[in-house]
Amino acid sequence: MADQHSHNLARRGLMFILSSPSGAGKTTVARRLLAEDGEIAMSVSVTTRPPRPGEVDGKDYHFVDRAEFARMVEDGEMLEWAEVFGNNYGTPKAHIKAGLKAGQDFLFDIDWQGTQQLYQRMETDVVRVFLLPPSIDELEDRLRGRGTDSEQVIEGRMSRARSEISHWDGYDFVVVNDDIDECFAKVRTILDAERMRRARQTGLVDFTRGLMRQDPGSA
Ligand SMILES: Nc1ncnc2c1ncn2[C@@H]1O[C@H](COP(=O)(O)OP(=O)(O)OP(=O)(O)O)[C@@H](O)[C@H]1O
Ligand SMILES: Nc1nc2c(ncn2[C@@H]2O[C@H](COP(=O)(O)O)[C@@H](O)[C@H]2O)c(=O)[nH]1
Repeated sequence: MADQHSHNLARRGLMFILSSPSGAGKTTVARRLLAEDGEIAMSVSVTTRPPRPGEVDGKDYHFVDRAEFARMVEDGEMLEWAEVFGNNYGTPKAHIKAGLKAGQDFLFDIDWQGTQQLYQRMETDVVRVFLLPPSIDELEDRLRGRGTDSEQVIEGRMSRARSEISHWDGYDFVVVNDDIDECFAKVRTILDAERMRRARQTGLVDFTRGLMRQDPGSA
């Protein structure tokens, strides 16, 4: 039997937000989602943070200086923005708005402040998912195991983790990332279900009208 997806009903895109305390695994889950799901694209943020080794301008972030970031905010080019770890991060507006209208889904790796702003502005398009580590010790082990940060940076991320965790109630879904495969399967389930929300299905009026006009055996 054909499922709903195979009918390709027209729908508006959604904004799928993944947040977590640093090190809980949102980048890991996001990369896998992008690799395995052909319908979602990453929202590439603008930041004043300098690129890390291996990061590519326009792919990982749009890297800009503080003056350009301030200009973009001033000119209303950001959907949301926030200061995180002393740097500014923001979501450029034009690309996202046009994409949503055309049915494109976007994945956001943003913090709780940006999530709040997007929800206030675009509530019905937004799906908010928060990942938690199974324990604080495991979070620290993951940050050390990742091998990308100095001891000082790891301490900063750990001291910020508790305040980030306190924002769990600003999300629609909370998933504990213990086993990565289980966590990923849960995130996929959320995305699949959200795509079927009636409010997003712009093609339903025509589709159901068509069904009601059909006689049995006429197809
Ligand atoms: N379920 C898991 N079990 C064990 N290790 C994991 C799991 N999920 C992610 N990791 C590892 O933990 C480390 C941190 O993950 P990741 O970089 O995805 O976190 P993050 O939340 O994106 O952090 P940041 O906010 O600092 O970018 C990585 O080395 C990753 O491979
Ligand atoms: N509010 C926003 N937060 C963002 C955005 N892009 C990234 N982030 C968050 O910043 C921190 C640090 O990121 P890193 O790449 O420097 O490690 C992390 O929590 C991201 O989720 C954004 O556009 N808006």
